[in-house]
Amino acid sequence: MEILRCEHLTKTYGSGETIVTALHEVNLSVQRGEFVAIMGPSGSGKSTLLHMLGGVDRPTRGTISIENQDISKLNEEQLAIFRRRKVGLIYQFYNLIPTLDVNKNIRLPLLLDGRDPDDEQFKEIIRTLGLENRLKHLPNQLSGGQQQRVAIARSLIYRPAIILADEPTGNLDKKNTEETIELLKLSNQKFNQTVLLITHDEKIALEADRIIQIEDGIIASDEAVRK
Ligand SMILES: Nc1ncnc2c1ncn2[C@@H]1O[C@H](COP(=O)(O)OP(=O)(O)OP(=O)(O)O)[C@@H](O)[C@H]1O
Repeated sequence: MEILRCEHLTKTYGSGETIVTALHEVNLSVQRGEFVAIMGPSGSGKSTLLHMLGGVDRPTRGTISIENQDISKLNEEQLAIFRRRKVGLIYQFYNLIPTLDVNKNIRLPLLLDGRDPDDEQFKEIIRTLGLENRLKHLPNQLSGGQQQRVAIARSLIYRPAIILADEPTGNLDKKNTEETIELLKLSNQKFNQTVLLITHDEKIALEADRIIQIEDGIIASDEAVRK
């Protein structure tokens, strides 16, 4: 089942002589449960693509549908709700709230929505991510790898349609990098979670089902990974 489709997706920044075309007429379709790696040189448009798909920024032209909802037509308020419910954004820096403990950080997206997490689901995610003994800790009492696991848990808790991860291991050592990628793979396999992951690391990209290469704002190649 198709979970994401974008057509003629174009993003320009600036105007006149300083105009930059970050994405040019990108067409893309992703099926539910796919794990897609996005690679490409610095400045090729990878983060711009993720920001458009996550409703963080708006395209200049083109359409984006997530679960058959055309997000280019949403107003600001609808877009904020879309971001909160449908996408899980994971960045290199974990963006946790420093004054809230792990438990509250993970529950925050649901609390903002006036919802409570399903107890069983919460426990399963905490167990899977190995955070049982860290729930009362503040983010600054955790290692980088643990903080990234909290950020992943915070995304998984509301079962987003898509996890969008922008170099989530860029700030981690080898061991924590491997663990974080394993956890994203596990959430992909265990919860059929669709994941789009930007990485510069070919070894990480080869863990995905499919690798998309972006160059100069276009999709230069899009290939399945042979396992
Ligand atoms: N807010 C902005 N204003 C103007 N230009 C921008 C803005 N954001 C990105 N760009 C430009 O758009 C192009 C694509 O940037 P983008 O951040 O998407 O690249 P990237 O592939 O993610 O790069 P990196 O691997 O270095 O993170 C670049 O030329 C960049 O300078």
